[in-house]
Amino acid sequence: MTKIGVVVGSLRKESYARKWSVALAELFPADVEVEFLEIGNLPLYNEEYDENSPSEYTEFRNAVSAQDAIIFATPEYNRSTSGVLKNAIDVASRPWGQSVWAGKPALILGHSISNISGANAVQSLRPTLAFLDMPVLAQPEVYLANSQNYFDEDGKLNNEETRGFLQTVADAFIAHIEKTLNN
Ligand SMILES: Cc1cc2nc3c(=O)[nH]c(=O)nc-3n(C[C@H](O)[C@H](O)[C@H](O)COP(=O)(O)O)c2cc1C
Repeated sequence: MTKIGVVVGSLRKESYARKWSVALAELFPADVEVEFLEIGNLPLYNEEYDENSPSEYTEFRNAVSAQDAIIFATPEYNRSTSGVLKNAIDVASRPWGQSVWAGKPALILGHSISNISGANAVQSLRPTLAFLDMPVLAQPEVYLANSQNYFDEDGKLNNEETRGFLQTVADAFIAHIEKTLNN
């Protein structure tokens, strides 16, 4: 059983980042367990909390620690990733020397409701994940443009060509996880 944790960088109930993640999660093989790691309850990171961390921090760090691999699904906010996602990354990266991200293969899914497609958000995350020692899937890159056009009223993906692309992404990520963890 391979465990993949999904961190969604939007707290919106109707978030497209979440909808894209759900559509992708459905395409993994049966021996993959996908868990959404919620970040909306995490207090803003404060280094003083390293001494005596809030229970939300501990629970989130433990939840990340239990995963074999991580998907970061990010919207684009002002040509970068969202603050809530960066906060969650910072929380689980500390205390210094105890980051729970290290070594976990990662996938960055970027999206936006414009033609920009979250590309800047994805690029903003790359140096952070490199520093945190997370091998990020290089290809295919996942830039999803005009997200508002891809879901029906029930939140289901409405485009088979795009589902085919997401299947390619799912297959490549599984191969990336196996290669990374078996080396
Ligand atoms: C603070 C803020 C900044 C944004 N900046 C960008 C941006 O730089 N580029 C872009 O394409 N969309 C931008 N948007 C629009 C988002 O793509 C859109 O709100 C999207 O639906 C957010 O993702 P979500 O559906 O997962 O919540 C921004 C939205 C917000 C709220």
